[in-house]
Amino acid sequence: MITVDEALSRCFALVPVLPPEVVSLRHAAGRAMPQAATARRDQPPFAASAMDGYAVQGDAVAGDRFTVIGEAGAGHAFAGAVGPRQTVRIFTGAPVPQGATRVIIQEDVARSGATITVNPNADSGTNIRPAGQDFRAGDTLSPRLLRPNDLALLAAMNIAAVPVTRRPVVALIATGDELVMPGEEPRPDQIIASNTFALAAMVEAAGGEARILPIARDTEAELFTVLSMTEACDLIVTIGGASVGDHDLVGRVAESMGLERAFYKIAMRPGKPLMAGRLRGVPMLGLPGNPVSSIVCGHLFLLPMLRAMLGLGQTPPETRRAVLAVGVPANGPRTHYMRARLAGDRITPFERQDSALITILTEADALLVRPASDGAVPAGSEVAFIPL
Ligand SMILES: Nc1nc2c(c(=O)[nH]1)N[C@H]1C(S)=C(S)[C@@H](COP(=O)(O)OP(=O)(O)OC[C@H]3O[C@@H](n4cnc5c(N)ncnc54)[C@H](O)[C@@H]3O)O[C@H]1N2
Ligand code: MOO
Repeated sequence: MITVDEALSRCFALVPVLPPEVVSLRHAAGRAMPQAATARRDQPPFAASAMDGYAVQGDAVAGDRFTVIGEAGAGHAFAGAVGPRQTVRIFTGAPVPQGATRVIIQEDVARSGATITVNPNADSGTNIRPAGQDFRAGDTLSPRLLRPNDLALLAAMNIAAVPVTRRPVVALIATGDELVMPGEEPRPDQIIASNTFALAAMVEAAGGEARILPIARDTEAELFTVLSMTEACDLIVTIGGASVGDHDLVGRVAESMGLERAFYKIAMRPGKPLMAGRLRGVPMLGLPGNPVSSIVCGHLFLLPMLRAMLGLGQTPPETRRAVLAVGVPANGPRTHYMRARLAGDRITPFERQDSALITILTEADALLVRPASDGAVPAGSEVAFIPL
């Protein structure tokens, strides 16, 4: 059995970076931007008033009087300059007129005709946002999966269309005679296909397009048929049928179709029977069937492979550090990804770690990483975890 790191690097070797396409900002949410974007202007492009009030030059103390010589609004700059004892009525977002060094908020003055008088206890802030205080022309937004806030920044940078990576199309194939889709009437010896829905949602949240193919029954002919429906996909993901049982046919059928296997079985728990390779030119990941195993492998392998295909780099899942709230016993020869709960900086693994327990997985917000063959670790020790 190979290690998780070795398996991940073989997975990366299977996947190409997909080509870019340009989309309008309106359609860029959730898409992967593989190159940095460069601001085309400063923001704000001028020193701007942060408040509604009066723009003046120099210090102003209680009782000082200024003559109003004009007005500046957002989108309507005042053309002249402000001199000593002069002021311009100004509104939030307006360019600060030349000569002005401060905006006194309107609550801090008394106005009578064209004259304002500064009130006692007036606030002394400048209330001016310097030009470029947010970003400068030439500043960059680093490559990323674009989230709503990123779109606001790209828009402010005056970028109307963004090169993004084409969405990887991921075929998801559940296998097994025992499976029916949610809403169907299962026989007493059947269960509902569940993993598929978590994996499809993970793919889509990561910027891919998931295609749930028909469930493949446990016959070579049916697996062959469903696996043949994946030619236009960028990644084939099978679920189940990966282990050593008589009905675990995925490897056998894929091999008969020409699978070039990159590995089978890794030293991890859950997820030992994971398989990867290339089938008729398409990268393939064969996930174990147990719900928790498949979803944990989704976090550890499928999502990093998708990020790599999206041009966001070949990086393992992010790990963080927390303090063990309870001691854990020595680990076996496989890296164990224990479902765990975080509270502040403390982490507690669940007592029940059976890889069939979806209820525990929904309660978990972290995978506590127990290195292979690690000794017992007492409460209070610092440990690594992967956020879920
Ligand atoms: N003799 C051995 N038996 C098993 C071994 C082993 O090394 N020797 N490994 C065990 C481990 S670890 C795992 S994990 C499972 C993985 O087996 P498969 O990938 O072949 O998965 P299946 O047998 O098809 O299913 C396992 C389990 O999960 C349920 N399942 C399958 N697909 C779905 C789905 N889409 N949604 C919900 N549940 C699903 C299935 O009904 C089974 O209960 O093998 C162990 N056995
Ligand atoms: O490794 Mo299996 O994936 O434990 O349940």
